[in-house]
Amino acid sequence: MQINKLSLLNYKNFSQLDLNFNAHINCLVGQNGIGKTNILDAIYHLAFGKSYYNPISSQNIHHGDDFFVVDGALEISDKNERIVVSFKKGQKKVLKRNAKIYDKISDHIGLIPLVIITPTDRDLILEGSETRRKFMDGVIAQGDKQYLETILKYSKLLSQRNALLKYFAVNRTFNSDSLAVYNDQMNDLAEVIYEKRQAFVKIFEPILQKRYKDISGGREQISLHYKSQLNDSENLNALFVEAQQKDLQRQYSTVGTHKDDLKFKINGHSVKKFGSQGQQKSYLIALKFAQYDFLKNIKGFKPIVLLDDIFDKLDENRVAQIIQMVTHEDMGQLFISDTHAERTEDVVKSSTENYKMINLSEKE
Ligand SMILES: Nc1ncnc2c1ncn2[C@@H]1O[C@H](COP(=O)(O)OP(=O)(O)OP(=O)(O)O)[C@@H](O)[C@H]1O
Repeated sequence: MQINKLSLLNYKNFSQLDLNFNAHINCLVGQNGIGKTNILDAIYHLAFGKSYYNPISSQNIHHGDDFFVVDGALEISDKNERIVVSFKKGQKKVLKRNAKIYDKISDHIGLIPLVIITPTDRDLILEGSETRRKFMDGVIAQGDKQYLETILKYSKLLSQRNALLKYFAVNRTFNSDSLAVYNDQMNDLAEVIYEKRQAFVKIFEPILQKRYKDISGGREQISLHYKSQLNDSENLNALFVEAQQKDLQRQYSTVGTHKDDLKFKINGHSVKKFGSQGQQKSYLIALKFAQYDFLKNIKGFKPIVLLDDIFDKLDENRVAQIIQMVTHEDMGQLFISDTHAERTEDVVKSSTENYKMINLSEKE
C-alpha cells in the first residue's frame, strides 16, 4: 500500500502542487506555516474523505477560491488506484475511486488504512470521553464496515431522540409511544456497538501492552478498560426506563453507548491523573503503534503512517526510537513533517538510505 503521487488544487495554502513520493519514507520539511501539516492532511483526506484538523470543508479551500481538489495516485494490493476528493462551496463533497463516485463517503473507509501521530494526540488522555470514543470507533471502523454503519445509524437516531425530548419540553407534552420507537431501535444498535467495542478492547489491550513494554523497557504494567453504562445493565432499554425523568428534564439522552469511554491505566492508576509526562507520551505512542498493528493484522497489509511535527513536541530520543521502530520493522510508507531538514535527515539516515527529502521552501 503506497501513495505514489499527490496533486492539490486550491487546497488550504496551496493553489497548485504536485508531489511524487518515495515508497518508504518521505520527509516534508520547510519553515513554519509553509504547509507541511496541510500536505499530511491532504493525505488524510484520501483515506477518510475529510480533514483530520478542520471538519469544516469550506475552510479547507484556498482563501479566495471556491473549490478544492485532492488527487492521489496509489497502489493498493498491487493495483493502481486513483482517489480524488473534491469540494465546491455550497455543494456536497465528492469522493471518487477510479473515476467512480461513491454514493456514501463511509463506503470508502477502510480502503486506505492510516495512522496519524500528532501533537494533538495528548487530547486522548486529557480531554473528555468523546475523543477516546472517536479514536476507538475510528480504529474499529477501518476494519469493519458494519460497525461504521451501526454507529452512523445510532448517532442519527440519537439526534432525533434528543430533538424529540426538546420538543416535549418546548410544547409541554409527552408521548411514550414515540419515545419507545427510538428506544427500541437504539437498543438494538447499542447491543451491536457494545459487543463490537468489547471484542475490540479484548484484542487491542494485549497489543497495546506489548507496544508499551517495547517503548518503556518493560518497567510498568499498563491496562485498557472499556467503560460502558451497559457493563452494569441488562440492555439500553432498561437504562432508558431508569433515566426517563432525567432525560426529559435535561432534554437530551443521558444514557447510551454515546457515553462509553476507555480507561487508560499504568500500574492500576489513571494515566491522566497519575502518569508522568513521559509515561503519558509513551502510552500515546503505544496506542498509535497498537492501532498500526491492529489495522495491519485485519487488513493484511501495512497502513500508511503520518508523523506530524513530532520533533518539536517529543524529545529527540523518543523521536529516534519511533523512526527506528518504523524503519526496522519495515513498516510501510511513512510521512514525517519537520521544520529542520537536517535534524530529520540525520535521524532517518541513521536507520535507512531509502527516503526522500521534500523541501517545501524550495517549491515556492
Ligand atoms: N484555507 C486556507 N487558505 C489559505 N491558506 C491557508 C488556509 N488554511 C490554512 N492556510 C495556511 O496554511 C498555513 C499553515 O500550514 P501548515 O499548518 O501546514 O504549516 P506547517 O508547515 O505544518 O507549519 P508548522 O511548522 O508551523 O507546523 C498557514 O500559513 C495558514 O494560513
